[in-house]
Amino acid sequence: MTGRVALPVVHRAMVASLATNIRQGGTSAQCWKYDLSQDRSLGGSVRIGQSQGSFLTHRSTNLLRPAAVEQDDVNTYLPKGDMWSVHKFGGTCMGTPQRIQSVADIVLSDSSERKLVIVSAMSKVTDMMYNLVHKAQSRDDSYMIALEEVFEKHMAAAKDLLDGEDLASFLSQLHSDVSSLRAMLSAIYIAGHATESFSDFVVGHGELWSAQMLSYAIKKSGAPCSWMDTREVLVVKPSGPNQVDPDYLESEKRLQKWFSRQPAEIIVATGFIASTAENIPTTLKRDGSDFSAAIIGSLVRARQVTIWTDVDGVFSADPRKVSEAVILSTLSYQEAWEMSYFGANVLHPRTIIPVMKDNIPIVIRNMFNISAPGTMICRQPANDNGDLDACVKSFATIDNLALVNVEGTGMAGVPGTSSAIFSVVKDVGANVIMISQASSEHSICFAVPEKEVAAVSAALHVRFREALAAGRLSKVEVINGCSILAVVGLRMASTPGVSAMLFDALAKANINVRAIAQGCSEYNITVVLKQEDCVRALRAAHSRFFLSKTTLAVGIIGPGLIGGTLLNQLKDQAAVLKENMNIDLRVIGITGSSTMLLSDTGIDLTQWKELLRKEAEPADLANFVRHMSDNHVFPNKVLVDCTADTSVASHYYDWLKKGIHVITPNKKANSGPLDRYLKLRTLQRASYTHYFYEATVGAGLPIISTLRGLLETGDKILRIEGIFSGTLSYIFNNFEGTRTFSNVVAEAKEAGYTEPDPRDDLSGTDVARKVIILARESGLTLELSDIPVKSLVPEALASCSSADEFMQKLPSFDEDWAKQRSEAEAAGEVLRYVGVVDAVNQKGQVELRRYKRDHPFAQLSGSDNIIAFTTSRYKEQPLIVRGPGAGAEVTAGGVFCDMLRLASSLGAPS
Ligand SMILES: NC(=O)C1=CN([C@@H]2O[C@H](COP(=O)(O)OP(=O)(O)OC[C@H]3O[C@@H](n4cnc5c(N)ncnc54)[C@H](O)[C@@H]3O)[C@@H](O)[C@H]2O)C=CC1
Ligand SMILES: N[C@@H](CC=O)C(=O)O
Ligand code: NA
Repeated sequence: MTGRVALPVVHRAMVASLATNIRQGGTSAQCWKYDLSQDRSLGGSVRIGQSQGSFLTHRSTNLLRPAAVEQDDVNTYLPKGDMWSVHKFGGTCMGTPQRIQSVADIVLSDSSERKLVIVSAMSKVTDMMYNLVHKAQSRDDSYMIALEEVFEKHMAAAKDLLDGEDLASFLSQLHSDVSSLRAMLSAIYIAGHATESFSDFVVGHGELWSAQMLSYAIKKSGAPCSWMDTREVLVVKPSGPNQVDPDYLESEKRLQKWFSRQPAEIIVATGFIASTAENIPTTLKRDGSDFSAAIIGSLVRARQVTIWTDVDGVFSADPRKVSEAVILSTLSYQEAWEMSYFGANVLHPRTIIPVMKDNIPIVIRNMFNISAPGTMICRQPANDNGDLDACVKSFATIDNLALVNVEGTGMAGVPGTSSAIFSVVKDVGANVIMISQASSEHSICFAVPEKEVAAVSAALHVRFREALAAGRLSKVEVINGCSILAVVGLRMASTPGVSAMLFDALAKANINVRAIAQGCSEYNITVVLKQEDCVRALRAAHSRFFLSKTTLAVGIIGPGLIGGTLLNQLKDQAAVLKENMNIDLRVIGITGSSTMLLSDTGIDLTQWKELLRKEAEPADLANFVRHMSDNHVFPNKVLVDCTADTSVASHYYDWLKKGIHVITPNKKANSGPLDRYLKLRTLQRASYTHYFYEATVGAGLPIISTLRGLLETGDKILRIEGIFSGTLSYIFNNFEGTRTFSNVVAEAKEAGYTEPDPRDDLSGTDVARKVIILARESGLTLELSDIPVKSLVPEALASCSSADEFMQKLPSFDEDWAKQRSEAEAAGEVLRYVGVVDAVNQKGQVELRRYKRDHPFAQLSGSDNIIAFTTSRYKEQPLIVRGPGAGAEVTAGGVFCDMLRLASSLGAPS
């Protein structure tokens, strides 16, 4: 005989044994019975039970259900309103005896006249109870050991928390309950099946025990406290799969009656469990304890329901994804509702319904940090200050979605198309997350979970086969790998500019938006984007509205003199930037030519050199760039090329295309082939990705920015002329007859003014590159080869295989140089190496000239550059920029300035 066939017998035996068990220890309070005939899941074939007499203590947790409330007149009085404060403590808060004691202390410290405290089972207990049922119905007899563990856990907790009579009384109840459970589980084991109500009955014991323990703990302090088995009071009816609705009228009646019997000032009630109108034990399903608290709060018209948990309140975004997420002080009911839909760990939307109808605020607080005020969810948040950013409250994301796009001219003006589409979706049981249709009606798109999209697409193709064949529909397209970013805020409805701010932030983070939806209620704007962009989008949008840091992930290529100095400057200035300007610069990668160092969150710059030596991996530029672009934590990324390498510069176009900004002191890209340069600048102008290169001319001096300022304000460049080489400036400023020419070149190299190979300076190529950069910036279309250059490298040394060899051989030409210098001196002149952009005649020039001693170019010192702009506005007197134009600190400073310029373009305060 199978267990299922023997079911009625099993139940009969089981209930009889329980009745005996309960009768033995019972006192009288209330009549309980279990009516199997009413349990529809059992088929209703058996009727067993006690209906006469009162043989149970009301505290008995047992197989039997509370009898229907007697209709006799009870002199009931349940005070309602402001005197009630409702608290709910979840499993984590009830996790240990010490925590239960802290819960008692929190409850006692609330000065409200009356307190109703809803508790969950101790943490993990609900799972343990479900596991008991699961084991028993799977015929796994280890359920007995598992039940013993449940018993031990509660006994140990009680022994820690209670003593004397209270302890004895709790333990006797626990024993009795556990033997009832043993009988119930044994029946389930034999039957190989548990009905939902049997399962709910077993599982609800966790709450019964935690509520009793807490009430004893509160009573210890002398405060009058009763505990309530909410199955006696809360009546619910099923309203869908895994969903119930409260019966407020019946529950209120039962609560009145309960209270008339036990009008204590403090009531500790079980969360999660309830009963049906037929008095069958049930549960409030997922997040049931919060729901219990909200329903009971509504029944007593509480002044506030406080949900105690282990976080400080509701965050503006998932703090695991957005480290600057903040705790919100208030939220409207609707905002909380929207956020919980989008997966924010706030409250289940149904928890809000009971309190919302009576305008009862819910406060979410951290039991482990009671100094935190928490988040209040109420009708109209009080702290709206009219700011744009205050009307956006929070950001949430949903991953693993697919967009379905149904498109075709045959849709416009044809009633019933969307109805046909969505009935197909309904028929395959897919859940539509968002819908968007432009008013042209030529396409409609909607998002569904990715795992459901194949079925949706197949069904749509079948349903619209004819329309597709006839061309009325052009396509049913699926776009996989999507996510939703939702922006939630009640006041978005009445505030212009909110969506502009959102989309501006997304554009600046180079994020492509696939679809958009905003309902008329405007509680949320939903944006569909590529899943890989989602966290970056979240961070970009969050920082835009919460005015938190503009975070910039930085990759440094070439940690040589300039790159290394830049890293040190970043190290010294990072905290100040964070504090004063809300700019968070994180170096997440450093690569030299042989090794590279990568980090997902930021390299410790106090020891970058050491880390690069010890923890680096072999350099690989492609992997380095992948590391940058694969990082989805930071919304904005920049590669800083501090090499002098042409091949590194050849990648800028691709990087910009990937949405990575580029900053560089390397002149190779802008002075390389003209077509490449033009392609780069065109891309830069057409995209939101930035390319800054101030330090390519005059190092940190504001040369490029000055030129841009002139051009963008409509000035016309006639001529740019100057000393553009720090190295050559230094050499001729210091070559005054006291040291040899080669000595002075060595000094310039030592001082860090020269290019990695000083021949680039002496050959005039470096100056020619700068002339080209300024010429192109001014609109001239010149190639490097168009510039006549006077090289200072003796022909015999041009072919030296290395910079070192060149430096070693240079002294043999010192005499020639000494001669040239003396000749100039004799004429009252000095040697100066100058570059010229002749915008009028569209040409450039680089040469060694002699200037009179009183000429401004003769007055320079150190590595000074001097650049004179002759323009339509500055015609008589040129605009002159002068100062050190080479050297580690000033050049790195110029690169750093570009980084801040970038941050400011991305929204950082200026
Ligand atoms: N020194 C100065 O005063 C100024 C320099 N600049 C420019 O700054 C750049 C850097 O100059 P310095 O720091 O003086 O040179 P450097 O020789 O000290 O540093 C260059 C670094 O780049 C590394 N490197 C070379 N090729 C690489 C590659 N393919 N991948 C990764 N790393 C690579 C080298 O190993 C070295 O560490 C140059 O483009 C230079 O024209 C611009 C203005 C002034
Ligand atoms: N080597 C260059 C450095 C700046 O571009 C110079 O000397 O000017
Ligand atoms: Na500059």
